[in-house]
Amino acid sequence: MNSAGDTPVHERVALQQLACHRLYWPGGDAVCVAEHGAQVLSWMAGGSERLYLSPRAVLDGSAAIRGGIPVCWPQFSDRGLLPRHGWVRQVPWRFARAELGVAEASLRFEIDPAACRPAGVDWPHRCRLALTVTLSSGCLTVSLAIHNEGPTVLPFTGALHTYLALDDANRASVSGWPDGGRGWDSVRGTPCPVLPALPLQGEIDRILPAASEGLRVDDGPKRLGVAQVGWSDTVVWNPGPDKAAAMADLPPGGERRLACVEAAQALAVAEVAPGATWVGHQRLVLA
Ligand SMILES: O=P(O)(O)OC[C@H]1O[C@@H](O)[C@H](O)[C@@H](O)[C@@H]1O
Repeated sequence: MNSAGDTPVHERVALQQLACHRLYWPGGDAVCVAEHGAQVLSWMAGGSERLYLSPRAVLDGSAAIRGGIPVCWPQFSDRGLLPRHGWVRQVPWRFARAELGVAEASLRFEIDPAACRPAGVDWPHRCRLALTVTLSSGCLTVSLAIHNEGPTVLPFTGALHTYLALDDANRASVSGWPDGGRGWDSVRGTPCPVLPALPLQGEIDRILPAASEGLRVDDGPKRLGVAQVGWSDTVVWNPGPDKAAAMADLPPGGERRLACVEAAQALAVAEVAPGATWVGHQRLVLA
């Protein structure tokens, strides 16, 4: 917890070859965000790290970073013709500003996705993205704003692809969905029932409806609340042991230390009208 009276600090730091921004209360909560992908890499709250960052993550700016909170946009996964999970997670964003309040502090990053799209990608849209990362005692909020500056409707899917750090995925679960409803099981490629609680053991890849009352992740005695606004879906992903073993940027057993609980726009394409701004956020709270 942050001591009353202390003011938050913003500093620029380097993590290997990545330019990063650290926001912290002396002796209290802290967040670290890379300019590459505007990706949150670390969130320290209540004395421990709450996000998983793979010890084998590529941290030289040449690839997507395995861990933290990648911003996947303008396409979720392989659900379209654009590069997998879009491209804004693979490029540097512009640091815009830090705001340091007494109880809350934030970092804002911006990008023009058309200007940094990969060669050969046909994407005829003009827009601005802003990612705001807000830290307060025991709480991290990541908010994506998409402003359509073009003359036509801007369609997108995407996700805040949050990697939560777990002590043991085999004993962890995520719960909070109302009973009933249908989701999509991407491992089997079939619809699946939405259960109130989902064990995080083994391979999981599900697109589930956003839970209006929020979700709770239980990891032994550790608990985290996960809420989202704006995004229509929640994706729960863990590669499981076989797929994890084939991933060069995960260490052996890494899949037991993580679970992705993503605020996503996956099944339905969202549309931003010309001149309009879409905003969606995910909030993580110590519970
Ligand atoms: O390896 P990537 O591109 O970061 O994707 C990781 C995973 O991201 C999840 O969001 C998808 O549901 C999975 O299907 C995918 O495997």
